[in-house]
Amino acid sequence: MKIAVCGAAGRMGRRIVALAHEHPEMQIVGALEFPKHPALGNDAGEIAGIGHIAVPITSDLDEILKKCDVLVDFSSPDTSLRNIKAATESGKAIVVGTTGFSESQRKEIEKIGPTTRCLVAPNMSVGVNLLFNLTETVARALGDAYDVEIIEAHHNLKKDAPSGTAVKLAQLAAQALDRDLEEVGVYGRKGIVGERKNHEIGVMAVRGGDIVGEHTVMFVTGGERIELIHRAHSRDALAKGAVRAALWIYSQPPGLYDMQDVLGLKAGK
Ligand SMILES: NC(=O)C1=CN([C@@H]2O[C@H](COP(=O)(O)OP(=O)(O)OC[C@H]3O[C@@H](n4cnc5c(N)ncnc54)[C@H](O)[C@@H]3O)[C@@H](O)[C@H]2O)C=CC1
Ligand SMILES: O=C(O)C1=N[C@H](C(=O)O)C[C@H](O)C1
Repeated sequence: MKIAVCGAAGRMGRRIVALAHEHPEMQIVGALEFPKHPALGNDAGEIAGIGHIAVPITSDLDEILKKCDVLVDFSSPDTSLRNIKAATESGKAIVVGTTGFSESQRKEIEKIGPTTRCLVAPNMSVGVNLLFNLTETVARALGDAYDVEIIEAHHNLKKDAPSGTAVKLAQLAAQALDRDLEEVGVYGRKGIVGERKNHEIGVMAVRGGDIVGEHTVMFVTGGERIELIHRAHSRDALAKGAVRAALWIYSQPPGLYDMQDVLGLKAGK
């Protein structure tokens, strides 16, 4: 299977290049960066720290799409949306890990995504995808008697907040509790905010140093609390998921998928 990586010089892109290169069923045929990126023209393997692989980094999306079976994209929301449109037009499959989409971008993805083989997931790790299910289950079991608070922590170079994973955790808790996240979501607190309202779902973002990615879902009541915690020890937990998703989506019919489909974790499956 021939893959290309968009954001190839980025933190995730470099690990995906390295893991895909090792994979016996994969061949890297393209590496994309934005025009004027300092790594343009350099070898993607050299940039990933795995030595020369004869794949120069380019900004020519059309050329890349001609060569690859699946485009794996960890870049920025605008770029990923553009790439989903281009993959659709060229009939290629696409795996998107980018987070931070606006509501209107998300709606556009929901419209265009199903017309090609498109997988979009805010977190590609097995552990977090299980955490998604656990959060739904625990929220449903505990109901309104427990306050739900979500805390995420990431490195100081992350651009979006809260993390895509935290947003999804909050959506799943809200759904399980029959609440509208638009109404009950509270993102950080400051000043005289008053007592916590019963139905609030709090989402807090911590940024610092080189934290790869940590998510805690707290269910708190008088006298006790449950905490569901996931900590990514390295980006490879996430990059491995992206490589797995690329292999999986190649043989699927057109549709908009997420990582739960790949892992067989969708409810009822
Ligand atoms: N779904 C998941 O499991 C994960 C998702 N992410 C998300 O993936 C995205 C990237 O994360 P990182 O790799 O940490 O960021 P990064 O900033 O290290 O890498 C992004 C790369 O995309 C490149 N890029 C930006 N615009 C581009 C364009 N028009 N064409 C080609 N390349 C372009 C940048 O130059 C950069 O090299 C973020 O949205 C992050 O939240 C990060 C880790 C895991
Ligand atoms: O930017 C990151 O690094 C990460 N982003 C994802 C998110 O926003 O949920 C996933 C992971 O936690 C790392």
